Amino acid sequence: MTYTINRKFTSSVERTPRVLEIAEGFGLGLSDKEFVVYDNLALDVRADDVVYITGQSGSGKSLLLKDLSAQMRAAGLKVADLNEIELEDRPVIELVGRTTTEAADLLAKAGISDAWIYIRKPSELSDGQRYRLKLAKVMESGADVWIADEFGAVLDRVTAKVIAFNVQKVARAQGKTLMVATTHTDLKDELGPDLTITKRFRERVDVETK
Ligand SMILES: Nc1ncnc2c1ncn2[C@@H]1O[C@H](COP(=O)(O)OP(=O)(O)OP(=O)(O)O)[C@@H](O)[C@H]1O
Repeated sequence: MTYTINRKFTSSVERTPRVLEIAEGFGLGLSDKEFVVYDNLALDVRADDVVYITGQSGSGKSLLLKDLSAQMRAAGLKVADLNEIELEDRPVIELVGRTTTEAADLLAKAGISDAWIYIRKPSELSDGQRYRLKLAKVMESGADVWIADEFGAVLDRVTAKVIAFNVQKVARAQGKTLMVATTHTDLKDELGPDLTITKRFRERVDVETK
């Protein structure tokens, strides 16, 4: 399916005394300016694609992910957003899968294979451990599309790579669309993306297909 992304903002500045001082000092005009982030970007995303969105902070990765997921939801697809997963405060092993074995299998795919973590509750875990638990929940969500903004941001890079490799494998095996956004550009080998979107400044964007 082809999605078309358009996004621009009109920035109007609140003219406080300090703002006026800065504007005068640096010679900035204060008339309303249009700021284009996406100008008719057409993206073809298929059901089992892995989409890797990178770019510097503020370049527009989150906006792209948001617009894509909104359009996908509007098209009737079920979207699971890792950052929206809420965790019940019960032992980790109770939170995924229908059986203990299934739970351990899902957790292992998400990078948790420590029995000590299985018996703890989310409130007792580190951010990185909670992140991996949320990933396990996404993988069992049954959603058509899995999205993760700031993918792996709370993980060390070695773990982020292992997780990236595992999640793309599960997504592809299940025929799901996986879309991740991050400033890190080191996950290409692990994700093997069908679509790599590198957002640059203004409306500039590079799209590379496999
Ligand atoms: N509501 C808004 N009004 C005006 N500008 C906005 C608004 N939302 C986002 N922007 C601008 O759009 C640009 C892209 O924002 P976005 O959150 O997509 O960046 P990002 O690439 O995800 O950054 P980061 O890696 O820091 O999360 C930014 O420069 C931001 O200032």
